[in-house]
Amino acid sequence: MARIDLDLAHAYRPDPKEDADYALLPLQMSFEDGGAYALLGPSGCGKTTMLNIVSGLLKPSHGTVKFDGRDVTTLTPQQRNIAQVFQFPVIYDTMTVAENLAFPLRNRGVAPDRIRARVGKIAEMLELNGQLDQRASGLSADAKQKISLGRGLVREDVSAVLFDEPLTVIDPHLKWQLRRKLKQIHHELKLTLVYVTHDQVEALTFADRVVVMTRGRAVQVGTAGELFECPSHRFVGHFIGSPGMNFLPAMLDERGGLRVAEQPVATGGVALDAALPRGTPFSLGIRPEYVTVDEVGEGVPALPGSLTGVVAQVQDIGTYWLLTVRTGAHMLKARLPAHASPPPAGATVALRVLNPHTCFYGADERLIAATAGAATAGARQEDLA
Ligand SMILES: Nc1ncnc2c1ncn2[C@@H]1O[C@H](COP(=O)(O)OP(=O)(O)OP(=O)(O)O)[C@@H](O)[C@H]1O
Repeated sequence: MARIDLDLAHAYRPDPKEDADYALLPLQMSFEDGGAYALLGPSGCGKTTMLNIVSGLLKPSHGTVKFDGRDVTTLTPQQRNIAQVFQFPVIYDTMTVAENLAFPLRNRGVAPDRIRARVGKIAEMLELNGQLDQRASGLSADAKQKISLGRGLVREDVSAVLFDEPLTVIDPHLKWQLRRKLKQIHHELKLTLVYVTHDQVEALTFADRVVVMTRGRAVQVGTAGELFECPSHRFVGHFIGSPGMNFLPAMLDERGGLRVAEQPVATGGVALDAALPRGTPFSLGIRPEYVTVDEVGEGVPALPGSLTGVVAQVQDIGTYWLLTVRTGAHMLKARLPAHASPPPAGATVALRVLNPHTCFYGADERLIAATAGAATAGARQEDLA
């Protein structure tokens, strides 16, 4: 297994001049030895480009790729010792399942008893052991893709195993099982894994760390918890979560008075973080899970840390209620637990948007370091309680 360091950019067109000319904007990133990573982002953000640069299928137009400190930029996938699993099964139909799994090992002259043991182990992990002697040609698309996964995982000496949307052809129920299986396999085999997907659930269940990408940029690398709690870029807040983070325009006046969504918001006398600009607009970000909704009567003064809004829609999603609340020209989503009694459409509500989970953003980037933000917000919460 290898640690992989990228210090590069890539443009498919010669002589790139502006950001839009790059499939990957300049980035420095490392995949730790034995880590499980997902590259997550919408179509066209550069995931496959990054994966192909790691594998050696594509040479970056600028910069270097290093495996364990060694420059491998010009080496082929074989020379880099990479295993790859693609969207669609790549197997030999005329061979049995066991022969297919053994193929990468036989190719490298591994001893027969070692091959038997390893094939047995991988087949067991992927629950293919009942089918080892069957010909691959008669199997379902799901089973064939499991064989492809097994072939990617069967060698112990690879630098990394790369997966490009490997569960696309898999039945949705089995998909869920296989994601969990891959995670277990990673814990057991300690391989360096890089997994491309546009599905956040897939990325967050499989990977220890997720690289969130948008428009050729890796905007945050983090655990599921970090991406949820402290999105360092607005895109991460928007892309991760269901629904994504709410963003509202905010501003602090010279005397520290806060306005959010064009309404004054009482901060309960607690100073907001010094990193917030005065007199310049910024955004307040709050996840629907962390908005507290209290029904209020006409003329009741606003609670500290809260905005006033009117419920526009109440949806029963089954495991939670989703409220859409209009506050001035803005819409805000709030998730309430299934056992809550949500206010009806048309009710006037106070929306608490200042709490330990509140984040603040400049144009796109988060304005407060995660720890500083949490500490400040923590103090604020006590004061507001
Ligand atoms: N061979 C190529 N020649 C020119 N442009 C390309 C080529 N391959 C990809 N691109 C462009 O580079 C950008 C990134 O593409 P890439 O395939 O890496 O994105 P992706 O995130 O993997 O998307 P998808 O999920 O649709 O596969 C896109 O704008 C795409 O059109």
